[in-house]
This record gives sequence, structure tokens and C-alpha cells, in this order.
Amino acid sequence: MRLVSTALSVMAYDYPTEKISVYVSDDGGSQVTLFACMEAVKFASHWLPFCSKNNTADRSPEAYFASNHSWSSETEQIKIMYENMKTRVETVLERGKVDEEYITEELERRILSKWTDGFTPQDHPAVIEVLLEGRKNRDIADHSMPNFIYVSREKSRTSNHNFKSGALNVMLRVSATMINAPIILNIDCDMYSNDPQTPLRALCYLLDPKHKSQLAYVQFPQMFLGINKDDIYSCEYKRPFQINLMGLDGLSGPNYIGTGCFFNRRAFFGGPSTISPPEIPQLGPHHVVDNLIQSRPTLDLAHKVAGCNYENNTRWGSEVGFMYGSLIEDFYTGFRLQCKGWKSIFCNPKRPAFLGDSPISLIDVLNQCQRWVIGGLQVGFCRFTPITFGIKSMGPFMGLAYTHYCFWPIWCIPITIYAFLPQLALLNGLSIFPKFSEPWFFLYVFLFLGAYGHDFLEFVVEGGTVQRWWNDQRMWTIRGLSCFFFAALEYSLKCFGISTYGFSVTSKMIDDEQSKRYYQGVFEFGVSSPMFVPLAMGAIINLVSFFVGLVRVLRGSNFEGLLLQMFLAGFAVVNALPIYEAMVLRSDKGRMSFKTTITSTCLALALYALASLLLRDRS
Ligand SMILES: O=c1ccn([C@@H]2O[C@H](COP(=O)(O)OP(=O)(O)O[C@H]3O[C@H](CO)[C@@H](O)[C@H](O)[C@H]3O)[C@@H](O)[C@H]2O)c(=O)[nH]1
Ligand SMILES: [Mn+2]
Repeated sequence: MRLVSTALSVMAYDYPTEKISVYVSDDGGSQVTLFACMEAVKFASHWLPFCSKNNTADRSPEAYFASNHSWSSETEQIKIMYENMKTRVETVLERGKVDEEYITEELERRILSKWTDGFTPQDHPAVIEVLLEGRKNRDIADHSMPNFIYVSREKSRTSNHNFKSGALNVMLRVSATMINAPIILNIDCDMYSNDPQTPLRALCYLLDPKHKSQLAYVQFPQMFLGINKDDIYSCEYKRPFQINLMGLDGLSGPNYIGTGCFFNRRAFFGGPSTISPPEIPQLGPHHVVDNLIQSRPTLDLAHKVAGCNYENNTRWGSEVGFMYGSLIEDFYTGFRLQCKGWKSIFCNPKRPAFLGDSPISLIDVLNQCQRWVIGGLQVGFCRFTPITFGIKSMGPFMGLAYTHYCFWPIWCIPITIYAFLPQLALLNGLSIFPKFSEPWFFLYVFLFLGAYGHDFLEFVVEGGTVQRWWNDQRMWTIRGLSCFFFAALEYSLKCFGISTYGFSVTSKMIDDEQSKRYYQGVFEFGVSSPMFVPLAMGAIINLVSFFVGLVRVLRGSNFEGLLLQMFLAGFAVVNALPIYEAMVLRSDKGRMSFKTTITSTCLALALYALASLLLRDRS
């Protein structure tokens, strides 16, 4: 249903309907998605006139009916219609296929018959269906409607699909064969448009004669609905999705963040002054389409360019279109565009232009972050690495900004050291920081307060709350210990050819219990995963060392020398409270699994034994 909302919210933009074309990319090739699209276009013929007549602010029906909208019999009627559609889509989703009773038209039957027995998500022909044609289809108030095209690219087990950038390149080509509109909005299916004026805002920049010839894209921030009050997993990503983009806007412009972004089609074909034409002229950014979108030649060409082997021996993904080679295709594509001399603009209106979903269980958050970090490393170590190529092409500031993202996981080194080393030393009574009476002591205090103070100020000045900041700094350590570390490990294994990785789509499905716990602000561990092991180990070692240190201090030994280590362990213990709770106090399904608890306890003991061997003699 999120897809239906997404599609309807952009179909209902305050913009001449006949100039809008919506393309849905269904990478999994699912009958259910197609069915949802068919239902969405039927509902659209009522929804679009309803929105324009009442000039509603929420154009996603889900958001509209959840808000306190004005009541009228018309509203009531359309709500019933919406609920009916929802039930139909949800039943089909549950059954996993479209049953006879849901097929009302011959056309639908013909389209759905393409799902033959051999049709699987990994192996199927291209399916491209024009579900609405603006020229022909009219809404109930007799206004024209947008074009609506369902696209599922061809898949086969033997060819490389390049994940999301592969899907986006198919969209670029299919849309070129149909309309070839010069401006493209790219939006993820887990995000809807929250403001019908958004295209006009973007067009102000894209059509501005001062910027036009250099402007590749207008990026809106990524904002999320459904994050719990204190954002326990720090999923808002205030820095990468809001604060940093503002800063980059003062240089050559924000990086591209994958969704909520209006592109100039021309930017996918070479630099601002040198055009790099695609292999067939029909796909070029200046080509004028003269066939109708449902005509045989158009559909034939569309199917051809959506084929698995179409890209063989072309420059798609290396010079043309969205770039391949990184799990964060957005970051890499934006980077390459900016290296070619394209500029971008950050547009951050008061009313969020787009609102999306974010993962709400810890393992999903960590997996998503791990994917991003691997993607960053892929860019950091590629031929076009920002450290050299980037700095050369974009100047030191932009180059370093991109470099900083690529080498994000370096944080795992200091974080891991600070999580274990001082504590293991404390356990062995070894002091590693300066004494309270020494001047160097204050350098440590200054650095700690300086770094945390700066971090805090930046966060709160941008509208964050104190609790959210606290959770943000906790998640920073958690990421450092788990996904940064595992990402670096996985990347290295891949470099030595030991493993491969894929784009694991961020999970959006959760059960009721789980979501209840999330909204109560309770951490979700549940599954047993190696990701949690270093976290639990850190939690155990810090707790034990804090108490052992306390005992030593109470016995009067070396208080001055152990003060900083005690403080560090105490600070970690406060941060790790949810972990202790999950290990011993909780009994719900989201508690730390027994296996993880045992494994981490054993490993913590082993680490302690090893450290004692190495450190004991020195104390
Ligand atoms: O093989 C694939 C994998 C993903 N997608 C689409 O990519 C989008 C983003 O996937 P999602 O699982 O929602 O990823 P997130 O971690 O939420 O995405 C963030 O990070 C991605 C880069 O890893 C960006 O592309 C996204 O825009 C950004 O929101 C979705 O619409 C998917 O349908 C594909 O089309 N084909
Ligand atoms: Mn997403």
C-alpha cells in the first residue's frame, strides 16, 4: 500500500496532469505489485479530481485519511473506495497471487497471463504495461490523467543486474522511448510526496537561466515518518540527510541521496559542455519522440531496452546513466556527476517535500548501515577515488567531503580500542592515561568535552532534542563496534575473493509486537547475529571492569591513575544499559538471544585471559 500512496501522491501533483508520467519499477517482477498499480490507477480517477477540487495538502490517501481532514459525504465516499481498494490489495498480497475474482477486465487478464509457471523474480521476460495513457484516459471530472507505466525489467540468472542502478538505467531508457521528458523525479517506493507544490519548487532551479546549463539535480532532504519519539536507533540520520547537505550546498552542491531528487535528464549523458551520446539516438536527451506511447514501435523498443543483455558493450553504468560498482549507487552517481562539472542544489522547504519509512529493528538498521559502508569503501578504493580523482576534479573541499563518507568505517578502529583497551588495562590495575595531577590529564578532558560538546551543539541547533542526541551518540558507538567493523571485514574478504555481497533491501515488514516495542523505545535484538557479539562483549567487559576498578579504588589503590579509565567504563556502562536489560532482564521476543549472550560471554572471558597474559607483567 505504500507503493500505492507513493504513486498517487506524485500523480496528484499541482502540475499540468498531461505532462506527468509515472513509471513504477518492479525489480522483483511481482503480480501483486502490478495488481496494486492497476488498483491505484482506477482509484486515481476519483482521487485526482477530489484533491484538486478540495485543494488538499496531503495527496497520499494514506496520509490524508490519517490526518484530521474535513468531513463531507464526498470525503466519506472516497474513503470507502480507498478502504475497499486497500482490502483488495492486502488480500491479494496475503494470497501472493491474483485470483479470478479480482480480475474485472479482459485487459487485466491478458496482462496477468504473462506470469506463467516459469516466471520467477530472478528469471522472467521484461513486462512493460501502459496502465494509463494521458491522451486517452480521463478522470471522473473529465480531466486528462497522467501516463502510468509499469516496468519490470528482464531478469535472468546468468546476467548481472547491478541492483538499483541497473533498475534505474532501465527506467531512464524506457522513459526515453515513451516521452523522453527532460526532468526526472526519482523517488523510492518507501517514500511519498508530502507537498503537491514540490515540482514547482524544483523547476524554479532547474529552469533558472543562471543555473540551468550546469545543474544536474535538485536534492530534497530525506525525512522519515514513524520514527519513535527519541529515535533510539538514530535513524533520522540528521547529518548525512540534512545538515551536511546544507554545508555542501555552499560548495558545488549536495551529494545525491537516492530518493527525493529531481534530475536534469541531460546530466546522464556526459558533462555540462560535452555530450556523451547513448548507443542509439532514440535514447539521447534531446530526441523528440514522435510515436504514441502505446504504439507498436514504441513498445517494441521499450522492451528491447529493458532486456538483460541490452547493456552489453555499451557505456551504461560506466559513462552514461546511473553508475555501477557501488552498493551506494546514489553516492557514487552524484559524485561522478559532480566530478564532470555538474552542480546540484539542496532544496529544504519548511513542509517536508517527501516522507519515508525507516527500519525499526536494530538488526535492519545495522544491515542497512553495513551496506552503505561497503558501498562507500567500494567508491573509496575505485579508480575514481575521491582522495585523488575527486580532489583533482572538484577541489579539496568537495573532494574531502566525499572522502570522509568513503572512509567512514575507519571510526571502528578508535571506537573498538576505546571500548576494550582501557577497560582491560583497568581490570589488570594498569593505568594508561595521565594522572589527575598531571597537565596532560586536562588535554584528555578537553578533547572529550570538546568533541562531545561540538557534536551536541550541532545536533541541537538543527532542532534535535537532548534525548535524540544521546541516542545518536550511543548508536555511533554501536555502529562503530558492529556494522563498521563487519563491513570492513566483508569488504576485505571480497577483495581477496572469499565472498560476494548483494543489495539486501531494507526490511519494511514488522510484526505488531515488534512495532509496539519499538514505539515504547525498547531495543530489538531478537535474532542471533554476529553483529551483536562485539556489542555484548563490550557491555560485559565495561561493566566488570567498572566494578573491579571501583573495588580497587575503594581499597585505596591508585585512584588518580585509574580515574579516566573508570570514567570511560562508567560512561560505556550507562550507554550499554539497554544491552544488559536485553541480556538478563527481558523475556520478550526482542531480548538478546541466549546463543549471542553465551558466545559473547565466552569471548569476553577469552579476551580477558589474553589481555591478562599480555598486561599483567607490566603493572
Ligand atoms: O536490486 C535492487 C535493490 C533495490 N532497489 C530499490 O532501491 C530502493 C531503495 O532500497 P531500500 O531497501 O529502501 O534501501 P534504503 O537503505 O532504505 O535506501 C537508501 O540507500 C540506498 C543506497 O544503498 C539508496 O538507493 C536509497 O535511495 C536510500 O534511501 C527501493 O525502492 C528498492 O525497490 C531496486 O530497485 N533493485
Ligand atoms: Mn528505503
